Amino acid sequence: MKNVEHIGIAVRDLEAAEKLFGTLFNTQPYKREAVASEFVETSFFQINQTKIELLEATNSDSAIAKFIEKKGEGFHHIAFEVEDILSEMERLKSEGFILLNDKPKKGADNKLVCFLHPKGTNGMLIELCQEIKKPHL
Ligand SMILES: CC[C@@H](C(=O)O)C(=O)SCCNC(=O)CCNC(=O)[C@H](O)C(C)(C)COP(=O)(O)OP(=O)(O)OC[C@H]1O[C@@H](n2cnc3c(N)ncnc32)[C@H](O)[C@@H]1OP(=O)(O)O
Ligand SMILES: [Co+2]
Repeated sequence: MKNVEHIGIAVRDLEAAEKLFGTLFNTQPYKREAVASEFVETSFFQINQTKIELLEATNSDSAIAKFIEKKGEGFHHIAFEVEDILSEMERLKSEGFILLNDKPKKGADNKLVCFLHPKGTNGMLIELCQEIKKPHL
């Protein structure tokens, strides 16, 4: 595990949240990206070394929609950068953590991701992220 890659915040209205956090951080989001497989639209802020990912659900099957319905808006997950997601998934599985996906899946911001169930991590949803490296030409 390396550094914290981003902190995920579940929001109802991405545009309104972008305005609010934009004022709070005094900067604009550097990226907006829809991730169809997760039924989310994301917006990323960078404050020095810290990245904040705002997430709005795009339909009612989204983990974000279910989360907001149960708990309301707010802190949703913490993502850690890893060098080699497959070996980290293997290690954590062998240590008894509950992986929510068997294979890494494509996340936002050019990352492969895997989630750990909050039931096995003191109630925290944890995301592992590995940067997708561009092949050398
Ligand atoms: C954009 C891509 C990516 C990126 O690149 O950064 C993302 O960040 S995508 C983010 C959205 N996607 C996900 O969260 C995928 C992983 N999550 C899941 O698979 C599910 O949300 C879940 C964690 C398995 C829960 O789903 P489910 O069991 O269907 O929902 P329940 O509402 O029944 O919840 C069960 C249980 O878990 C608690 N819970 C749910 N979400 C969280 C959370 N974010 N943090 C802490 N706890 C959470 C929920 O409260 C329930 O607890 P109990 O009520 O005590 O049973
Ligand atoms: Co995330």
